[in-house]
Amino acid sequence: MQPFVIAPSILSADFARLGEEVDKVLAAGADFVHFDVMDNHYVPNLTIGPMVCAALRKYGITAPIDAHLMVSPVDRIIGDFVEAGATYITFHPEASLHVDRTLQLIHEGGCKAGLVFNPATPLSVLEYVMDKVDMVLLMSVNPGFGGQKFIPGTLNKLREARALIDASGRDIRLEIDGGVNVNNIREIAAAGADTFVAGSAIFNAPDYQAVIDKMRAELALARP
Ligand SMILES: O=C(CO)[C@@H](O)[C@H](O)COP(=O)(O)O
Repeated sequence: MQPFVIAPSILSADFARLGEEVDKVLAAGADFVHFDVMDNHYVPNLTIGPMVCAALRKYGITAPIDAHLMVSPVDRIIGDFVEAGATYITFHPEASLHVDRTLQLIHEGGCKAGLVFNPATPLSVLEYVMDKVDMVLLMSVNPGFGGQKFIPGTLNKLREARALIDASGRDIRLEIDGGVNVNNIREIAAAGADTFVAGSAIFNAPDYQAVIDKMRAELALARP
C-alpha cells in the first residue's frame, strides 16, 4: 500500500488569498493540493479552472496538484490542465463518452490519470481500465459542495476498491473525498484509503497544522 497522503481541498480556502492559503496548508504538512473544478452542468456549482491552476504554479507552488474535474464533457479541458501544471487529472466516467480515450489523453499530456466514482456509481468500469489508472477516487458525498457529511456506505465501497487495486498489483492511489475529518479518518484508512481529501475540516479550522497533525496521528493508528 502507498504512503498516506493528505490533500486539502482548496474549495474551502479563502479564494481572495489563495496562494497564501496553499502555502500555509503545505507548510502545515499537507502533501497534495486538491483542486476542485465544477462547471455548473455536471455538478450544480461553479468554481475554478485551468487559469487558477497555472496561477498557483506561477506563484511558486511545486507540490502535486490533484485536479478533480467535475466537468462534462471533459475531454476538451484536459489539455488546458496539462498546460496549467496539474499532476493528477481525475474525471467521472459519466462525464466522458470514451473513458479509455480520456485516460489516454491525460497520459499523453504527461499527467497521472484517475477515475472518480460518485456514491451511487458502481466500480465496474474499472475492470476494463485498471491497467490505465494511477488513482481511484471515491466520492463519499454527492459532488458539488464542501462541508457535507460522509456517507457511511462508502466504507464498504472502499474495501471493494482496495481489493480490486491490490489484485491488480499496480501502484494505484485510492483517494477518498467528502466529509473526511479527524474523527473518521482512521476508520476510512482502515477500510483501504491511502489519500485523503479534506476541505472544511482543515480550512475552517483556526490552526491547519493542528488538524493535519491530528489526522496523521489517527492515520498512524490505522496502520501501526
Ligand atoms: O469534490 C468535493 C465536493 O464535490 C470535495 O473535494 C469537497 O470540497 C470536500 O470538502 P469537505 O467535505 O472536506 O468539506
